[in-house]
Amino acid sequence: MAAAAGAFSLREVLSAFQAAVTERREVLLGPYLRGWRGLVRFLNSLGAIFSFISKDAVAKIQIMESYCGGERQEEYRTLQSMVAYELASGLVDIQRRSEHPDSGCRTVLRLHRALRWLQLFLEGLRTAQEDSKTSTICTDSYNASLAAYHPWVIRKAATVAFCALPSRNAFLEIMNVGTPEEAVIMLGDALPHISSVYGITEELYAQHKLLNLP
Ligand SMILES: CCCCCCCC/C=C\CCCCCCCC(=O)N[C@@H](COP(=O)(O)O)[C@H](O)/C=C/CCCCCCCCCCCCC
Repeated sequence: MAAAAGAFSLREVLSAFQAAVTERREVLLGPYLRGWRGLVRFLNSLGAIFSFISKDAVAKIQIMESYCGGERQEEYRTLQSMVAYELASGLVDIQRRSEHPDSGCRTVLRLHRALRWLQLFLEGLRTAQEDSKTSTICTDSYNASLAAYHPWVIRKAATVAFCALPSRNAFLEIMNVGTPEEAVIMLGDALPHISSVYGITEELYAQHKLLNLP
């Protein structure tokens, strides 16, 4: 059953990331962005202190949704077709942000880096002791991933916001899956799908030397 409008459902996020990978190991952008929309709904439920993060994520999702629903939507059906199209058409700023500041390739790269944080965070949450602090798991995951791409001021604001995260068990409960034990099982189901999307994207971007787009 679908979750109430606006409510977070980990199951829906899980099924979106699952549906994003085809048998040919392509990443479908529609389900990929649906997964992100679901995550942002969850982030919004955590309070206004996270709104600077969710605003940035939404801005990036909206850029991608406009491509996916625009004139060239066929080219934006999969990550692979998007990369091929934008590169062949000279739509990607490679050295510095200038003529194509919001290409699909650079926009997805930002979400892709955040997906690495999510992977580490969910794995940390899943395997941590019951009395672990969510803020510590989140900070460690952030420092091991996204932080490398953020200036000092963003790193500072992010780590201050993480301190507002509820305890591990309270966090698992607001995931809307059932008991904390059930949420841990669902995280174990979700992670391979998120990792698969991450791995395919990383490979594709490495192959085309797109991992450092400005
Ligand atoms: C399964 C349920 C449990 C987990 C739920 C997690 C929900 C997380 C939802 C969204 C994650 C946020 C994604 C943030 C994307 C950030 C992209 C980015 O790096 N943007 C920066 C660079 O962009 P450009 O300037 O180059 O265009 C931008 O400067 C960033 C600005 C905002 C700060 C980003 C801080 C990111 C912290 C990520 C951790 C989120 C913590 C959530 C706590 C549960």
